[in-house]
Amino acid sequence: MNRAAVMGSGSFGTVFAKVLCDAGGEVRLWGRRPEIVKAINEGRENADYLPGVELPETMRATLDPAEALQGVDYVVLAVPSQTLRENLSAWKPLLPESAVLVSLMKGIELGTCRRMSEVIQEVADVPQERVAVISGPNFAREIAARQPAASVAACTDAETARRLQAACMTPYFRVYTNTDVIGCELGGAVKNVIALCVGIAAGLGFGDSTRAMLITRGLAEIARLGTALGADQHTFAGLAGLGDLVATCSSPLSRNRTFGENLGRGMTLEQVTAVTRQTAEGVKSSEAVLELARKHSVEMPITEVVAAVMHHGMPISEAGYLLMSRSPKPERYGVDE
Ligand SMILES: NC(=O)C1=CN([C@@H]2O[C@H](COP(=O)(O)OP(=O)(O)OC[C@H]3O[C@@H](n4cnc5c(N)ncnc54)[C@H](O)[C@@H]3O)[C@@H](O)[C@H]2O)C=CC1
Ligand SMILES: O=C(CO)COP(=O)(O)O
Repeated sequence: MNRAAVMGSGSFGTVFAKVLCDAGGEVRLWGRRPEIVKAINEGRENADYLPGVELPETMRATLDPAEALQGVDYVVLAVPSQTLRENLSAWKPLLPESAVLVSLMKGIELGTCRRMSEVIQEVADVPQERVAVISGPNFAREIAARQPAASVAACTDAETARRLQAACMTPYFRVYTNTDVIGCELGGAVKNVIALCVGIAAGLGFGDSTRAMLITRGLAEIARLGTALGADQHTFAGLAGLGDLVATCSSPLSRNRTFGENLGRGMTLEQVTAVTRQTAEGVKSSEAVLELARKHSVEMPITEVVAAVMHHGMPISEAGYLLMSRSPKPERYGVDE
């Protein structure tokens, strides 16, 4: 039986812990709020993040990272991307020597422009073969309801990816493997930025034609950045690319899309931030993605306007004008562009 620690008891951390239990694992879930840990252990529910979802007996929540991490095969990281470095630094002395570290996070670190697997490798000081990523179109509430869904387990070491696949495959959660960690992580992080833009467009009252344009051109810019960073272009046609992009840009469950929609409807950035209780990774990551693009001389027009709206006070009317008044171009996709 696999033993796993899931570090972070927000919506996706809790759901992925449930998936691991349903796949036959024994799981300890670390949380930082005593009332959530108590409610999971005594009431088998994380009412704050997943009301009404019964959590398995094989999941035990704890406030103590040492108790969570002791003797596990997998350390699954599910905290906000911008706090990972600080969290993992504190947990480093407690990490079991041969455990595989798994990222569920879909963000890029501000300041360093590092992907989450890079932050993990650097902070935990482990080789890349011991770092894996789970990424795909997976809304916490839908997976919690055991709706059929799929995801990707990515690791540069194919055998590690295959073992992780086996550890989290269930009758309702189908997992594929990929050795393209860069592509899977970029797909997950940049789709949040595109979803912010799609949300703004929806809030302004624009329909499916606008959404399809942003999804398609968004995918082109994700693929351009990805290939410049060494990803395999094919990854972006998969679950961690197009799959997650379409899901996030289409669903009212997406925090990023909803954040954008509230802006499009006329709320200020401060008002939207105040009503957004959960992590909308694209807001902060947009700036880091843009910096990464500039470092590699990659054009990312949608990311550029999203970062300008989120971080530099650009009005959304100006963002729309800038996107639509770009110079005429032939349509190309990805590496040839
Ligand atoms: N919710 C979803 O459907 C999916 C989310 N993800 C990704 O998983 C990651 C986590 O997302 P969620 O669990 O949904 O977010 P969430 O907002 O529901 O939960 C975040 C968790 O991190 C904790 N946290 C906040 N600040 C912290 C800090 N300074 N130190 C330690 N813990 C802190 C919160 O207490 C909470 O338990 C994100 O990167 C997200 O993009 C990936 C796939 C699906
Ligand atoms: O990553 C997700 C779905 O795959 C969740 O998206 P949001 O963070 O926008 O809610």
